[in-house]
Amino acid sequence: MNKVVEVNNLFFSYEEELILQDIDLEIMEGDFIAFIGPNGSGKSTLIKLMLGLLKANKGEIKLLGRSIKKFNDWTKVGYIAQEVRGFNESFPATVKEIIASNMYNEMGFFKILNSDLEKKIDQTLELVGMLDYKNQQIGNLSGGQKQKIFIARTLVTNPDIIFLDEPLVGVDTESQQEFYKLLAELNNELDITIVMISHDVHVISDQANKVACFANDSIFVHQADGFCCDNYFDTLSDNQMWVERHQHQGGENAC
Ligand SMILES: Nc1ncnc2c1ncn2[C@@H]1O[C@H](COP(=O)(O)OP(=O)(O)OP(=O)(O)O)[C@@H](O)[C@H]1O
Repeated sequence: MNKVVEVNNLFFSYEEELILQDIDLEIMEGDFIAFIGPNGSGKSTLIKLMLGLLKANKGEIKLLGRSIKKFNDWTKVGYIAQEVRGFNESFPATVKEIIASNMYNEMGFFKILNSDLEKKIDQTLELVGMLDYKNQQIGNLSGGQKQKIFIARTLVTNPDIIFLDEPLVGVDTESQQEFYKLLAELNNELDITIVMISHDVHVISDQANKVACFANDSIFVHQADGFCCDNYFDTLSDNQMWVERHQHQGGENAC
């Protein structure tokens, strides 16, 4: 099995504030890894480092076998940032236009969607169950529907890995379940590696095969199978712990 991400001896600070210290992490092809941990523990920062959006103070990151400093095959990498959920409601674009905006490389000199590319958009929308919404304005969709469109936008380039930064904040429970089902299909059937920041303990027990717990500038990687939430709860503040336990109560995989 190939390594999709390799992080070795990584240190990162924002000016004086040390955020990540001596991090080692391997993400293998086909993994579904959940990043969990308290607010401010460095989860988004590590994803941004893995995407080359931030530069490490020390250490090495390889993405798809290539140093992040030289990596350029961005069609193989999807990223759905937290900011997506704050997407401007009045942004004047249809679902089709949003997806096509990730296909410029394939459109050729005149930036025209030929019938093959149209077909690809349709197939991708079909895959996420949103074909009927192709000509709708993106601003008219619900939070969960928008997230599916952004997944589709990522999928048109056939990525090997998708990073998701807390994609479902503010999305209702039913849409969350549908979205997790979709991610599981992408992971199991298309073998897309998934890295997802989540505060939802259900994701960990039901979807992920690995869990990276962030605490005190470090991370601890567990197999999701034998993962005991109590280890995780130890890293949380009292208030957060209550919320997390409350969300988790009654779950089949509760510790
Ligand atoms: N651009 C920045 N400049 C300075 N400090 C930053 C910047 N971005 C984040 N930080 C700080 O770095 C720390 C880690 O932030 P990060 O967003 O990676 O945490 P997180 O674990 O993803 O948190 P959350 O769960 O709240 O999204 C926090 O203390 C945050 O305030």
